[in-house]
Amino acid sequence: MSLPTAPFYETIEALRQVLPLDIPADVAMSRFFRDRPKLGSHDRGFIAESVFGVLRHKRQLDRICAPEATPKRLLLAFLARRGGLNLREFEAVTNEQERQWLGQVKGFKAEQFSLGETAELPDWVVAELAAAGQSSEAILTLGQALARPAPLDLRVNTLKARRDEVLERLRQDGLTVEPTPYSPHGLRVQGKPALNRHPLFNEGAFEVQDEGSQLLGLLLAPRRGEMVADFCAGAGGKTLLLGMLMNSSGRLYAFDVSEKRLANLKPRLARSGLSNVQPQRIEHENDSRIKRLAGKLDRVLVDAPCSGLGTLRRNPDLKFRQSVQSVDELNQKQRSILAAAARLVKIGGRLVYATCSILPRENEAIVAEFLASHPQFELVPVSSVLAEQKIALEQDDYLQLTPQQHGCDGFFAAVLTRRS
Ligand SMILES: C[S@@+](CC[C@H](N)C(=O)[O-])C[C@H]1O[C@@H](n2cnc3c(N)ncnc32)[C@H](O)[C@@H]1O
Repeated sequence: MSLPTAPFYETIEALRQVLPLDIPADVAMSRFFRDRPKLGSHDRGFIAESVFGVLRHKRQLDRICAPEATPKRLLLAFLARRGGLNLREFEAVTNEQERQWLGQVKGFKAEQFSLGETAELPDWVVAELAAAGQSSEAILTLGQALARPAPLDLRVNTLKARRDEVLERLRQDGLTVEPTPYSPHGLRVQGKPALNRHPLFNEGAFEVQDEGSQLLGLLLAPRRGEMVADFCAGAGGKTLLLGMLMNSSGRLYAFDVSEKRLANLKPRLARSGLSNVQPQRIEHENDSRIKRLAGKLDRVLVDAPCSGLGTLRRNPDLKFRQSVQSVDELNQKQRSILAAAARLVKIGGRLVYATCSILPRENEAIVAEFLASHPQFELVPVSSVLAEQKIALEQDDYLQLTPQQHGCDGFFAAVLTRRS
């Protein structure tokens, strides 16, 4: 069977729009599909999977296609090596010369790749992980796990439904669903079903949220009636979980500098049924509007802006959109936001610093520096917090989640307590 021509050429056009990498790939793809409302779901699936597949394997594909990594050659090489197609299937979309080249592409040996290419990670990331003591084998395993597509994780809103009820209902709808291994509120769905039109979603019985992200919220462990802040709330993935853990009582401030992200929180809040959340846009982390809360909050979560390299399964383009310099800038923000958020915590209160990064300098290094300059705070081993929460997950001082070990995105978190 020959490769269907129309979706093949549409994919090349999609790659032309995505590959400049000047905007996030998912934004570029939404625009691409919006401009082509007549595309059928099968073709849309082929195009999206091929574009994201090229991004996931772009380091190796660039090397194979050098010196001419055009969208067409990248796509051909991806389909030949990853799509399991034989040369005859390319007849309708290639000439004789291209098919000869594809023969060489298929024969390209894995030993010819560098560590960064085999791991599908930028060389600067490999260098940072190696400098932090990770072996080549560990870097390879991590990179390859981050290059695989992610499943769809949901968080059940226990204010509206029980996890087993939602599980049963989704199974009745023909979906393959399992409870997540660590989060007591999570479900893992295979494939990519469009659940945002599901009646249970509209009723607020579940939200889409990676299990790792759920665990970060569980580390903050807010209680009913407390005063809590989600300092970098964004569109509220963790806010909604925290509000649920508080049983919609007390007060939960959702701060963020981005009006747009906070606006995306609004419909989610409406579905969730929570009434304890107060979203507030702030100008920056030292905004005078938050100063009045100094020393008053029981718990503060800092889900810091970061490189996002732990989420490469979902956002493979991020590895080409981040750099040593962008992480330098993020490091400055992370230090400053953590210091500002810490001022809100009362004596005896809890502060959680979290990222979805795999880089030690966005994680342990920020926490170590903070502790050195804030002797009033001390580290609470994550192992003890998990034990209190009855979550059977082995960790040491920090929460360090990786796709290869835990099946979720890469996350980091540290729990701190203010003792004086
Ligand atoms: C990792 S994202 C948060 C994701 C969100 N917590 C969730 O679970 O969906 C980091 C957020 O920090 C916000 N941010 C950046 N600079 C900030 C600042 N100075 N103060 C507060 N939030 C900030 C960004 O707008 C972004 O929404």
